[in-house]
Amino acid sequence: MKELELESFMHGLERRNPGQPEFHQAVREVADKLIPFINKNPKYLAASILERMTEPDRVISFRVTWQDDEGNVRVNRGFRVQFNGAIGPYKGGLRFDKSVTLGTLKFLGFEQVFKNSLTTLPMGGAKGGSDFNPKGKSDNEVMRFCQAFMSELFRHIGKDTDVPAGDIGVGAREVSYMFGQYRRLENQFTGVLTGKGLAFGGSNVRKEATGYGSVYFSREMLATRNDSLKGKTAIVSGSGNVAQFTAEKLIQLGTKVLTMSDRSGYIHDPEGIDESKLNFVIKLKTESRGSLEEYVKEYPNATFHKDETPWGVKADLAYPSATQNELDENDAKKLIANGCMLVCEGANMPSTIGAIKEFEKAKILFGPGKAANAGGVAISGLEMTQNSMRLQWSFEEVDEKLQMIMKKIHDKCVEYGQEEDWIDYVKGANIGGFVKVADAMLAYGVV
Ligand SMILES: NC(=O)C1=CN([C@@H]2O[C@H](COP(=O)(O)OP(=O)(O)OC[C@H]3O[C@@H](n4cnc5c(N)ncnc54)[C@H](O)[C@@H]3O)[C@@H](O)[C@H]2O)C=CC1
Ligand SMILES: O=C(O)CCC(=O)C(=O)O
Repeated sequence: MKELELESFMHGLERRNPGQPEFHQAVREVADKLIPFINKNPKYLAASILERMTEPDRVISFRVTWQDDEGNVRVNRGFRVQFNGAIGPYKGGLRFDKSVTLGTLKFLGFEQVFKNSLTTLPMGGAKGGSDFNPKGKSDNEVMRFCQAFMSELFRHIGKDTDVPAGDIGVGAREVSYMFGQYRRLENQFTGVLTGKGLAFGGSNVRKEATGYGSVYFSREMLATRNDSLKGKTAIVSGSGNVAQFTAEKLIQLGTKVLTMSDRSGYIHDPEGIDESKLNFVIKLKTESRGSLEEYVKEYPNATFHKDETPWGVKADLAYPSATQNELDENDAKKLIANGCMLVCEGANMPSTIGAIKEFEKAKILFGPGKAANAGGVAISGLEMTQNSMRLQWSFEEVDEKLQMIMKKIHDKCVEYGQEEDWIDYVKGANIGGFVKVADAMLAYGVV
């Protein structure tokens, strides 16, 4: 049987998916670690599992027509990429951002398949969204867009088929508008979206889960070197949902958070962002939706660095939690030169392949997003469970389950990623996520 070879596999994938560089990057990162494993396990090779897993089950593309406050008719493009449903209903967020293309959502859907498998819960992988830009839109415009988006999406989703949630540009407000529209169209109150409000089927801890989970994962990584979070300094990027609750948990566990960022630049607060300063950021981002520059007007000992990223700040730990490819090879070199011992990805694919190679060379602790940020979708899975049972667990109960799940994900990464003198978490997460999905596909035969 002919073995797989990375470059020729990638050549075929790039030829079949032109103009989708983020998708190529996500597949390359996985294939690099998986191909040697597949070549040693001919059952996967013979069934062309990697070729099948890199082709989405289904891609849905649709027009979204809505009216702005001036009465102009506006048109956006909506997508849902149902990537792989072998181990459960499709599950994954929706992104509303002007940068969204089919290639972005294919990279995110592909990552989601491995991530959801790692959670140990029965969820397939999907992602969706639109090139709609929520920036500067009124509440009413966002509502009309969400209703128009759901007016097509509703026919492709369902509690046992596909369960979307939030991502960049889609938070509690947008999920609520979409859930309201789904309920109106289908006349059904079911767990068809997660991240819902607590009053209408949401789960405790879903809002916090990605950020908290990322910190819990980093705690497990540090424990492998008999170390802990207490007394450390940290760089956090982003100031949205994931960054906010990464910072909150770090503060609670005794880490000094030095930075946060947004598209306009980053803030550096050498005294540390404490709970009350963080509450200022949360209000700024979720209510007035303003720029982080406002922070330095309120706290003048901090500095604002326009159009810059925070990776040059000296710190023990780094939590990239904004967006893909926000941390490149040069940034990685700066972090390492400054003595950074751990990088934990709250965002999806925030580190370029060049940056990951630097982390691997330096053998620092590096937690890839598909493992480290899986806490969000894990609690979404538990929201689905609670919806099916028609009950709601307490904050403490869900938080305890989240900690357990993050520990299990860490264990899985160690199982497949343990090398002689370090843990290759990228390899561990890729193989650990792959095996369950691949075995299910083998069991189904040729489908
Ligand atoms: N919300 C969730 O539960 C999960 C989110 N993620 C990932 O975490 C990351 C952040 O997502 P959320 O916090 O949910 O979104 P959000 O919309 O709440 O926040 C996004 C943050 O990233 C910043 N940002 C976005 N694009 C940027 C760019 N091009 N350059 C610089 N900064 C940029 C924004 O200013 C904002 O601070 C994304 O990569 C997302 O895919 C991963 C797992 C779950
Ligand atoms: O909660 C979910 O279903 C999706 C979370 C998500 O989009 C992600 O893990 O990237």
